[in-house]
Amino acid sequence: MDKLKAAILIVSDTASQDPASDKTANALAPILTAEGKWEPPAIKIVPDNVFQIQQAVCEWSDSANWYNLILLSGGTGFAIKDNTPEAVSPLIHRHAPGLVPVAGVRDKSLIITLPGSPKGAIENLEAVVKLLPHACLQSAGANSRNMHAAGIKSLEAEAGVSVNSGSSAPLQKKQSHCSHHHGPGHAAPKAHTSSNRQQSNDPSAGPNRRYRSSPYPMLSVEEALMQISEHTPEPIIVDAPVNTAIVGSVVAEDVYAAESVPAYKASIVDGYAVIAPDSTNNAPSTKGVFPVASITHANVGGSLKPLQLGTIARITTGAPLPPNANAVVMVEDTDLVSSTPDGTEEATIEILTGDIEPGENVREPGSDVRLGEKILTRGDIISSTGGEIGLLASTGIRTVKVFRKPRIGVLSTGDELVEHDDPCTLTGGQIRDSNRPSLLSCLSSWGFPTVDLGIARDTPASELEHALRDSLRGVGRASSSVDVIVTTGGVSMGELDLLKPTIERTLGGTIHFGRVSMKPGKPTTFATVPFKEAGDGNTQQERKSKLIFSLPGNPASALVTLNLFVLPSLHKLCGLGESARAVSPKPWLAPQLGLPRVAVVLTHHFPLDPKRTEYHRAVVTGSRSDGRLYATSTGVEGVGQRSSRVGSLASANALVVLRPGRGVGIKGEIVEALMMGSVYGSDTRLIC
Ligand SMILES: Nc1nc2c(c(=O)[nH]1)N[C@H]1C(S)=C(S)[C@@H](COP(=O)(O)OP(=O)(O)OC[C@H]3O[C@@H](n4cnc5c(N)ncnc54)[C@H](O)[C@@H]3O)O[C@H]1N2
Ligand code: MOO
Ligand SMILES: [Mg+2]
Repeated sequence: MDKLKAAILIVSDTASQDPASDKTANALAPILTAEGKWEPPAIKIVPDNVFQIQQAVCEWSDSANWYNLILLSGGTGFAIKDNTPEAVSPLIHRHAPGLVPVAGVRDKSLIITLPGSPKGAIENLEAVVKLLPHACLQSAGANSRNMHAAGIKSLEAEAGVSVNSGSSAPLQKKQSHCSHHHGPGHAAPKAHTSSNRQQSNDPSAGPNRRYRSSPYPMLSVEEALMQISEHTPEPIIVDAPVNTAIVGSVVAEDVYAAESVPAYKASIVDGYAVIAPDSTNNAPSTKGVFPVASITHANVGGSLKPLQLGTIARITTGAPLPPNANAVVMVEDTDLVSSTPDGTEEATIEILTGDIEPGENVREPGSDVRLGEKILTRGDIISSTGGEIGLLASTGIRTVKVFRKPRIGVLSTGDELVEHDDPCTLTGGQIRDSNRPSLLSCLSSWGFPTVDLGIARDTPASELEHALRDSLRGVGRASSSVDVIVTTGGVSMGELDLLKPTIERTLGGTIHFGRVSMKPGKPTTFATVPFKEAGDGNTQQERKSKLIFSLPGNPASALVTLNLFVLPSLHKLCGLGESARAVSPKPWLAPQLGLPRVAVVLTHHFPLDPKRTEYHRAVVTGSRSDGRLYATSTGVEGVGQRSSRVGSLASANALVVLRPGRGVGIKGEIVEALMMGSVYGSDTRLIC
């Protein structure tokens, strides 16, 4: 039989700084290897930090080379810094309470926490070591039901404790007794800490553990935007090479020209370099016949012969003037008088004008851009028109500091979803996953790098947890980690609406809001999860948290809330809020962030919602005669604006903001609209 694989995680601030001070790992390893059934264990030391403990456990349990047994030692006492149970508990899919501070199974790995002292750790391990191979094999090969029956049960029997009755139900059920967990520094917002929510935030735990009203306070759209602004991290600065990849980036530091443009005295036209008379040179009038002393093309290489008084030099546009020359006469103002004897070149030329001024048709060195001149300012956008890239390229700037664009992962959730391009015939309650393609295309059109995270099924619920964790860590479909995760579905009141509990309970995240008074998009959820990301060499800073936007599953709701809430956050992450912050008393409403706001005239009555602000999908056209913008709904009748109807966004270029009220928004009324796309005239020609 192959030997089993074990890993030991020492949790200790001291040992993480001075590994030689740890005595526990070396005491535990021989207890296992003496049994003859274990490979020499892997050993790792981390400080007493929830995130780092979780990261190590996940790496050991989630990877292809997973370990049968993960022993943790340290951090299990009652000191404030003892974090191990809090870190491990939410990771465990099946608990064995009472055995040791925390024990249980994550995927196929058995996890056991031990005291930090060598004596305590040894005693605890020796008490169960004989049972571990059997328990681990059960955990590895078995489903959770027989694993429970055979593996953990034997450990429990040995320890004289009992485990709550279990089944092979999804994660949430398995965790039903778990304490409500928040990550470090992520205290739950006040409104969310009701004892009701702490006890019963578990929709799949059975009828009496389901909410019958949402515990999340209903925020206004502005309050939600404020939360997003507050919890979106500061943008990160990177050195980026000057090429097309930086189009759309925001400049993070003022940029100064590294070279003058032009670097030399250059001709603006094709013609003849001359010495135009001025007070210093006693030159004759430029009118008359002159010998052609030399020919200068754009790239001359080497040094030029100085021009003598009474001679001229043929020159092309952009070429350097020979020394002494101070002006250029256009070829159109000259006549050929004679050629060289072999007929290949000009010998003498008549200049027809005597009005040439010194400096005429000449670009002085640095007259376009001076060496050291500021060419771009922090906050400028590298636009797609090419002007900024051109400036950088022409002045010898090879890399520029920009704010890194965030990478966004898009995940659909739901058992009912079928890939949109799957040729199968839909059965039962199946539907096509339209949210992922529509959100991904919208995000790409804004210029952000995206990652398609696929579909996470509702059952087993650990699928959702894994999909979220993998994308945060940059494994699986996300080959490098994402900054923002956008999910759709599973945020409302159903028993399979698992996003909120998964974020809070298993990822240790904080939900900043879970309901917004708007239509569509009421259950929109915004959360941060703790995450430690080291700088990548190119980046000095590190991120301490990542963002999750869990948007409602209804397709129109998902797209509207992507535009309304996700875009301002992405704008802030890519540095667009930097200039806004200094001037705006309400940075979350700064015009640089999110969709542009305009005033539009309603072309017909729009029904109003009595309670929620509606983001009504509309086509806004511009009138060339009165210069105003006019809004026409994409459908007011019947199911027109229903949140399931993604077609309400087809051809829409605006969200008309309708404040709650009775009756209708009246034809001719002026209201605010958020522009999602270009405006055309009624003659269908583009206006802007
Ligand atoms: N009792 C209550 N029920 C509901 C409430 C409520 O306040 N109390 N809110 C309703 C509102 S408003 C919305 S919006 C939806 C939000 O639902 P969820 O976010 O939980 O999403 P699901 O339940 O997973 O799905 C809803 C709907 O959307 C379809 N869907 C989901 N994902 C996709 C996708 N990727 N592509 C296309 N369509 C998708 C799904 O099949 C459902 O039809 O909750 C109301 N309920
Ligand atoms: O608030 Mo929901 O998004 O209307 O259908
Ligand atoms: Mg739902």
